[in-house]
Amino acid sequence: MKPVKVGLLGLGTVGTGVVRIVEGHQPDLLSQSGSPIEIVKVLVKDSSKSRGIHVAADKITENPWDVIENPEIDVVVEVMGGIELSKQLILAALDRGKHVVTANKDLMALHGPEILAKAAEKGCDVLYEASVAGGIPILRTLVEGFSSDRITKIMGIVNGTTNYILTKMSQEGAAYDDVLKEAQQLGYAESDPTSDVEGFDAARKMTILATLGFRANVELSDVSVKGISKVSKEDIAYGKRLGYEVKLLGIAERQDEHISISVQPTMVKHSHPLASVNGVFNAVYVYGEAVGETMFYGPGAGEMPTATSVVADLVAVVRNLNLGINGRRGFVPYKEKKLKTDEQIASKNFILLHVEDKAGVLAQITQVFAQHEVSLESVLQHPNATNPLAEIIIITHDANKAAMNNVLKQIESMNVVQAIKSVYRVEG
Ligand SMILES: NC(=O)C1=CN([C@@H]2O[C@H](COP(=O)(O)OP(=O)(O)OC[C@H]3O[C@@H](n4cnc5c(N)ncnc54)[C@H](OP(=O)(O)O)[C@@H]3O)[C@@H](O)[C@H]2O)C=CC1
Ligand SMILES: N[C@@H](CC=O)C(=O)O
Ligand code: NA
Repeated sequence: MKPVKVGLLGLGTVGTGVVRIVEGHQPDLLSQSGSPIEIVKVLVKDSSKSRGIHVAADKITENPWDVIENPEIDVVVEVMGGIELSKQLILAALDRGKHVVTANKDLMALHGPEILAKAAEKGCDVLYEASVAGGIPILRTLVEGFSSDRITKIMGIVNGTTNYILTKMSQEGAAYDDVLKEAQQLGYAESDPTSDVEGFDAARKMTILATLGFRANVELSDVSVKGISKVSKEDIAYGKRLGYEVKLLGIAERQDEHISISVQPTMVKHSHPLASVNGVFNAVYVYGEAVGETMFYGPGAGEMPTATSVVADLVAVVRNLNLGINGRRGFVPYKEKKLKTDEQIASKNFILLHVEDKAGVLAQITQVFAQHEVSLESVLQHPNATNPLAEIIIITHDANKAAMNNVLKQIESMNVVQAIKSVYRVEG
C-alpha cells in the first residue's frame, strides 16, 4: 500500500512528539486512515543540535523549500511557530496542492481566513486542532459535535501558564512575581511571557474558538483583553472568602445574533466546574441552546498531548485523501458577524473599594449605583487594621458595561473614595 508522505516543519517540543506518535502508532494510524504515514523530510533551524529523538540525517534539512517543493510530499505539518515564515510556507504548500496541519494559534488567529480561503481554492485541507487547548479535541467538537446546535456561550481557561500562576497564588498564597518566575523555569510560559500574562495568548485562542463556535469570522481585534499582571494576593483571598476563585477566563457570548468576546481575570463561583480547573490544565465550557452545559478538560500544552491532536488531524487528512474528499469539508463561517455594543454586554461584577471610614459613605456610594440603574447583589464592609480606611466589596447583579463604566468613573471622583482597588467580572 502506498504510504502518504509527510513533511514536518519543526522538530522542537511538538515536532518531536509527532515523530514519536507517527513512528510508534503505525498499525493504529494505518487502520484508521487507510494508509501508512511516513515522515520523509524534517525542517529545523540548526541541524547540528542534539535532540532527544533519532531522525535519519538525510531526512533533516535547514532549507524549508526542500519540504515545500518536494513533489513526493502530500501533507505539510507546521510545528515551527512564528508568523511570517510559517504563513509564507503554508500558503506556498497549499499552492502546490499539499494539505496542511498546523499547531500555530498565532498564525491561525491572525491569518486563518486567508489560509482557509487559499485551502478552499486549492481543494486542500487545513486542520489546526492543536492550536487551541493542545490536547483537548475542542475545535473538532465545536465544528462537528455541535453542528446541530446553536452555541450561546464558550468560556475557556485556555492558557496554562496563567492558570498555574493563579492556582499557586490561591492555594499557597504565593506572590505573582515569584510564581511567574517558577512558571518560566518549568517551561510553561511562552518565550516572552507578556503574551501569556497579559492575556494575548488566550485572546488568540478565543478568536479561533468564537469563529468556530459562532460560525462567524471573528478577528483578534474583536476581543477585549485584560491580563493577570494586576491580580493581587489580597483580591484572591477576598474572592475565596466570598466563594470565588480568580481565573483568567476567555468568554465568548451570543445573544440573538450579537456576540462579544473577552479575556479577563474573573471571579468564578466555587460551584462552577471551571473553578476547580487547576495548575496548567485547560478547560473549555460550552453552552448550547439544545445541549445545555458541557465542559472539556485536559492538558493545554506539552509534547505528547499536543502531538496527539496534530497526528489526529493528520489521520483526518489521510482519511480524506483515501476518500477523495480533501478540501470539501473545510469549515466556512457562514454567519454575518454582529458585535455587541457596551450597552448589550452584561455581567455581574465584583468591586473592591478603599473608602473613608465614616458615617454616610456607604450610602453615598450605593446611591451612584442606583443612579445608573445598577442593582446590587451584596455589599460588605471591612474595617482596615492598618489605616483609617474601610474596605468595601460590592457584588452587582447583571449590569451592562456602559453603565458600569459610568458608575466607576463617578465613584473614582468622589472625595470619600481613596481608590478603586479592583474590579472583576463574576461568573457562576
Ligand atoms: N509546546 C506546546 O506545548 C504547544 C505548542 N503549540 C504550538 O506549536 C508550535 C511549535 O511549538 P514548540 O514545539 O513548542 O516550539 P519549539 O520552539 O520547541 O520548536 C520549534 C521548532 O521549529 C524549528 N524552527 C523554528 N523556526 C525555524 C526556522 N525559521 N527555520 C527552520 N526551523 C525553524 C526549530 O528548530 P531547532 O530545533 O533547530 O531550533 C524547532 O525544531 C508553535 O506554533 C506553538 O505555538 C501549540 C500548543 C502547545
Ligand atoms: N504558553 C501557552 C502554551 C500553550 O499554548 C500556555 O501557557 O497555555
Ligand atoms: Na485542541
